[in-house]
Amino acid sequence: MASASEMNDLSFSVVSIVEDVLQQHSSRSSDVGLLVPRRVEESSLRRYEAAGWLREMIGVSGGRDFPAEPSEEDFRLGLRSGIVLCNVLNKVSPGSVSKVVEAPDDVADGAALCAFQYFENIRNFLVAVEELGLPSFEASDMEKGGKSIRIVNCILALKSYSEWKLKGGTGPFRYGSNMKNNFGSRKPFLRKSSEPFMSSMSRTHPSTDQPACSDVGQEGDSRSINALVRSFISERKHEDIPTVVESVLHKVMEEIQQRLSIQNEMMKSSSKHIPEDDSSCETVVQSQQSDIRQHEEAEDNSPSQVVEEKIQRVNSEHYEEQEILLNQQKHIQELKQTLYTTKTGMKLLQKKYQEDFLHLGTHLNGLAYAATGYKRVLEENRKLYNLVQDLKGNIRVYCRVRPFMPGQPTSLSTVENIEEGTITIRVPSKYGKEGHKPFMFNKVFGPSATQEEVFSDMQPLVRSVLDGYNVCIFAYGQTGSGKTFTMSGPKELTEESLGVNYRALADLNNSHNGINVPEANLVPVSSRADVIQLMDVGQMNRAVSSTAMNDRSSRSHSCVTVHVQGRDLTSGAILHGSMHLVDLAGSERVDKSEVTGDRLKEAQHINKSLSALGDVISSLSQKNAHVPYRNSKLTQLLQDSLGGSAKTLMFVHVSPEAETVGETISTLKFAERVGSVELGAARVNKDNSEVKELKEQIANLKMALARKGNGNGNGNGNEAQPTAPPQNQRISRRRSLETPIFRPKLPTMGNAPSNLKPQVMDLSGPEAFSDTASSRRHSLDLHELMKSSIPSWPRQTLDTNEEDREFKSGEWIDKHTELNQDDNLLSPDKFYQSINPQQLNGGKQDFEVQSITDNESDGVASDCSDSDLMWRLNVQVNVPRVSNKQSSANPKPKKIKPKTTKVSETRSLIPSLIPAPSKRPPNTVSSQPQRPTRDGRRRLSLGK
Ligand SMILES: Nc1ncnc2c1ncn2[C@@H]1O[C@H](COP(=O)(O)OP(=O)(O)OP(=O)(O)O)[C@@H](O)[C@H]1O
Repeated sequence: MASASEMNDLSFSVVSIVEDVLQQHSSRSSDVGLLVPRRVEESSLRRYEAAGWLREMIGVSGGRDFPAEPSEEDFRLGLRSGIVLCNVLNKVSPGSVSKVVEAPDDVADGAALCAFQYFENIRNFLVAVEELGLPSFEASDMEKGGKSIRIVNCILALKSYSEWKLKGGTGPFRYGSNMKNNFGSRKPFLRKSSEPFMSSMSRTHPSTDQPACSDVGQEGDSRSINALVRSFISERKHEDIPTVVESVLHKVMEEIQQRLSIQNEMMKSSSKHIPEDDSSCETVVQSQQSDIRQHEEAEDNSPSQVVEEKIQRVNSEHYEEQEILLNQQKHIQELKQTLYTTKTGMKLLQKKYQEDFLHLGTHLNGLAYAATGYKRVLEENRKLYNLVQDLKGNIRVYCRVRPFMPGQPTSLSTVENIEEGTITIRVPSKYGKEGHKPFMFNKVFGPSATQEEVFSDMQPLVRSVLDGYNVCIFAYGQTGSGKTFTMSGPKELTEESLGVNYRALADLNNSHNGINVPEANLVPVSSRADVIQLMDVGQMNRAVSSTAMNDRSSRSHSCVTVHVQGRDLTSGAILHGSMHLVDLAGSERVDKSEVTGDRLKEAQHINKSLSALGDVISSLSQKNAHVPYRNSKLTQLLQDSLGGSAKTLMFVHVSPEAETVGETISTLKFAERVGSVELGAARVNKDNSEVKELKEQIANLKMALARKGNGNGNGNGNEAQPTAPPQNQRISRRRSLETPIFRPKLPTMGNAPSNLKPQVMDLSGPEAFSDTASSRRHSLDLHELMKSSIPSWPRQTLDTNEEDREFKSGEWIDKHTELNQDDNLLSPDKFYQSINPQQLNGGKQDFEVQSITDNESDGVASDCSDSDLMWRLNVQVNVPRVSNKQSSANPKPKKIKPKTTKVSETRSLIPSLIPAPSKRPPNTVSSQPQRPTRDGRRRLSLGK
């Protein structure tokens, strides 16, 4: 701090000197300008003011030496002794100058002494003024001219101070408006408190009244310098003064240098020792400031060291950074390595995956190919299987599952799964081992299968009738399982819901396979509508009634038989096929169906005929020598289809309800058994022209023989004319052409009444039945019929009055509809003319329709032919006895005493359909006692 003050002092001195020089310079230059007079005037005025105030203060005592308006020279000389100034100062501030040297004016040669006195007074004055903080001047200003301005300023400042004091001395004393020009940029002068002399000063002038204070200003320095100068001057001569001054100055400089170095050392040491016990904030702040300064100085003093340190620090930082960088680079390298490894691994994995994918793709392709192949093979297998079955003549078995009925509680279906030809049934524990039982058939239709889908699968079979095959399609299943639905359709028929019967017929009158049957309207009875009408009549006559299991239960078997005969006009070959469309009555448990009375009897008959069917199937499947076809009308009717060369399809039906699962399983088992029956390969019923000619020759010869016999008998000349046999004889002949006996009546099937027994017996021989197909073929041949002069069939009327003849046939009582009558017969020519003159004119078509509905015989045949092929249709509808008809068509109850026989069949009959042959001798049914039936035969004629 001291050195700073000293530096300030030094800088102040230098500044003063510079100011002086500038003052001189400015005063010289101002002479030239316009401002000079005004400035001179101003300074004079100020001088006068100062002089006036001084005179005021000192009184007239010293007035002679100090005029009121002195010149500059007078002013300087008047104050040169310093006495006026000291006295005035003591007046303003008493005691400021403790001792005023009063020197007598008359001292002769006391120039040096006077100078000393003046110097002493002036010095004391200046010291005191400075102590008061007022602007001062240099003592030398009193020696030179032109330096009075600063003296004037000093006196005027003292004057202001005096006035401030007189006013009470309150507030800071501020002086200086007039000083501005003189002191330039110096700060407003604040009065300082009294300062002690410096220690060096006290060496020469000990003073007890100086308070100790560490705050040493530039005044102290000035004093010490002044003291030194004074001591030198006092010892030297006047003329030596310049030299002395120079030496003094030199010494001063030395002193200054010395003190500066001391101060530096002091600062250094003080900065090192911060007082520990001083905990005041000020000290801490000061020491910190000092540190900062020291640091700054140190930086100033030793930049290289700092730079070095900095460099070192930077270097170390740089080194650390480099180390970090290296570490990071190392890490990066490691990461790169890891990345590379990972990438390589990934590539390898990718490659492996790709290979795997390729492998998988190849495998999948292979699998897909295999799957396609497998599917193809399966398909082929199925075809082959069907083909083998065809070749072996197996009965085809289709299975159909009825959907739940509307309003029926949709409990869990017994049918678990349907896949291709397999149906899996859930078997509850009470039917043996609980689990699933799969059954395999040629085809299985689920509940959602439509009538069209069902028919489309059997269409080829139907069409094969046109190729001369015998076809039989029969629906089998427990009551309410959907047999009638499949064969005929539901109660309300629509285009979509038409059953197999309608569709099969439609397919045969409207074939797309190139074989065209002429329009049905060519022959009224052969039209589809007529046939359907015929079927409707049959349907009407069919016994239908409500049971607990089916509100529209069929109480009879229904059979629509279509005979088709055609002739290839180029080869002359005759093709004839037939198709049975059979809707069996449902097998049922009478306890479940809750039937009584007539219904019960019906049920028993139905079950018997079904039982007979089971016997036949069982014998066939076991390849027994004897097959009990004759045990029922049903089996007699189906004999061709079940044992001959027919293509047979059985539609087995199952209900989905859980409570019928017992019957369902039995039904399916039975159906499986049926599926295993080998009928032998189906054969086309084809006669070549040679055979036909031979047959015709035989017929002619036979007729010639007959004529001969007749001629021998009566000789009426009519022998040569063959007479048309009665209708029933004709039908019988067709039934068994090889048998020369014309039967007046066709046998009833199954258990015939005793009065018809001989007729039944005639046809009961196995030969007769085994040849039924062939005999029918011959009998249906149009040309044969024509050549044998059998007149063509007249139009028939439905004769419902002929109910006089009743047939008792056990469980099967047939409704008979005949179109052929013995009377009103037309010749073929007439018949052709009546139906289609246009065709006859064209000669291109040869068509004849013969229709008979007769459950015992083949009925009316119908022929048709075009340029290439001649066809004949023979439609036969077998309906049951009318006894049941009344239950539907005529609800009038029959007065029949219900037989109170105990119902013996309380269990399902279906399992019994597969009896062990050893346990059940053939023909057991026929040996049962016959019961007369109430209903007779009814003749129906179609068309008009
Ligand atoms: N596939 C089917 N889709 C819709 N309804 C059906 C189907 N099969 C049968 N049904 C309906 O189920 C009921 C019984 O069918 P249906 O009369 O054909 O049985 P059924 O086997 O002929 O019986 P029953 O032996 O007693 O004569 C009928 O109302 C019929 O419409």
